[in-house]
Amino acid sequence: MDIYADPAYAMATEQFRVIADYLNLDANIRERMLHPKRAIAVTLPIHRDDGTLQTYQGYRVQHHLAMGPTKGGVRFHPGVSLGEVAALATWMSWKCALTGLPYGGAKGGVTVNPRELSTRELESLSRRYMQEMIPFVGPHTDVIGPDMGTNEQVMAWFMDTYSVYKGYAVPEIVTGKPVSIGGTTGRREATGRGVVYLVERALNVLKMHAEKCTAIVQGFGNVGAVTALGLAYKDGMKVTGISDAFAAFYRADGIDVHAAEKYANEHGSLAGFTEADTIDPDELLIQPCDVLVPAAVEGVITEKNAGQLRCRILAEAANGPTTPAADRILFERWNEIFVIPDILCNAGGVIVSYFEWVQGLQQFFWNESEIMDKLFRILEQAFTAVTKRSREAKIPHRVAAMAIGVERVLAAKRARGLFP
Ligand SMILES: NC(=O)C1=CN([C@@H]2O[C@H](COP(=O)(O)OP(=O)(O)OC[C@H]3O[C@@H](n4cnc5c(N)ncnc54)[C@H](O)[C@@H]3O)[C@@H](O)[C@H]2O)C=CC1
Ligand SMILES: O=C(O)CCC(=O)C(=O)O
Repeated sequence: MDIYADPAYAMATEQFRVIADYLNLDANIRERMLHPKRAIAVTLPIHRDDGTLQTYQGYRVQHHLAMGPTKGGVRFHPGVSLGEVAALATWMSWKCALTGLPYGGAKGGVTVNPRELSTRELESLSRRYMQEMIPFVGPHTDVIGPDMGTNEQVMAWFMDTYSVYKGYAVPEIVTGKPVSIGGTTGRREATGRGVVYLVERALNVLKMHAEKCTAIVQGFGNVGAVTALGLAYKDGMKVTGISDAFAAFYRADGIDVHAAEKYANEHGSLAGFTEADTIDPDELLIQPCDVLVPAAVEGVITEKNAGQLRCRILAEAANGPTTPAADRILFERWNEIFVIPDILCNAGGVIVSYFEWVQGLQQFFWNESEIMDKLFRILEQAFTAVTKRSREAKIPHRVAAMAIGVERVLAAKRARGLFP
């Protein structure tokens, strides 16, 4: 489908083809399962601080509506395109189904570098995005959440804009919002904590000990920083590499991750951090380590570097970090590299978003230990299901994870009479 032409959508399509072949799906079913139900493209005009009018392009893609509302984050990034958003929405569908959440996948995005906007401009853009989406979203149709480049403040502006339109507070329209307006404890940290939990499970399977391990984390935002902190201070791992969009660092005897976090918070990025050596970002990914965590953008593990990775565990915290060509190389290296596929690895975020939505709908809130307990229970079930299927069917973890997700969506569509 040309409207989605984009490298990320090509990845989502190829990954689905592999699963559809494995599940022996009929050609008509393949078409209907893969292509998104709905795609919304909007133009977002805002007044810049200098008085000029600037327009941005915004998107929301709702992948399928068979199991309940759609769910997924909104990304603010200069690389956002309709095709990328469609790929991210598709991955959300398999992720929600794998973890048993009653959602189809969705994703939104605005093609913008949020760092180039003042706070007032960012607020105008966020509010305008939500205004344009009002006819298409709702607590029972499509529930918005955070993704790269958006945060609790943006979610609060979304919630306020929707609520002002309705005439009453509607916290359950978005997740990842501040606790003061109906957000849940633990959502900000949920994705990273989930990654740490799953790395611990993989170490356990491999009979490795965290305190003897090293880790490299690409991306130092919400997901990357929380993951690096957890691996270092909860598990006692030596974090030897970190990076963001501006700089990459390596230090064989371990980086002080707290100092890096403090530096990034004060300076807006890791650029200029002096407590480790700078390294070429591409080189960072192929340094020896026990755990490699891509936690930034799509397509960073490629045909070029997949054969050179020197990690024992690849924990895909980002969405779509591994291209299908790289996947084929990793399949051959399956006994060298334990892959925790993205739809499992980063599912902690949407799981706690689901808890936030449920709490909002019932106006009854849980404490942090209840949230974390429930989160780890769901992750445990998903991890066990994926590794069991992989072991029994002798298929890679990604194929097992996606197959479980695709089968559940298919079963829902069949039960509703959408397929023979
Ligand atoms: N925020 C969430 O709850 C969830 C996020 N994810 C995924 O995790 C990834 C990261 O998202 P967040 O941490 O929320 O975003 P964020 O906006 O908080 O941080 C992104 C980080 O990645 C860095 N980055 C961007 N391009 C990079 C590059 N080419 N090389 C190295 N670093 C780069 C940025 O400088 C920043 O440090 C994305 O793939 C996102 O879709 C997945 C599930 C949930
Ligand atoms: O919490 C949410 O709804 C967003 C999660 C998300 O965008 C993701 O898992 O990629």
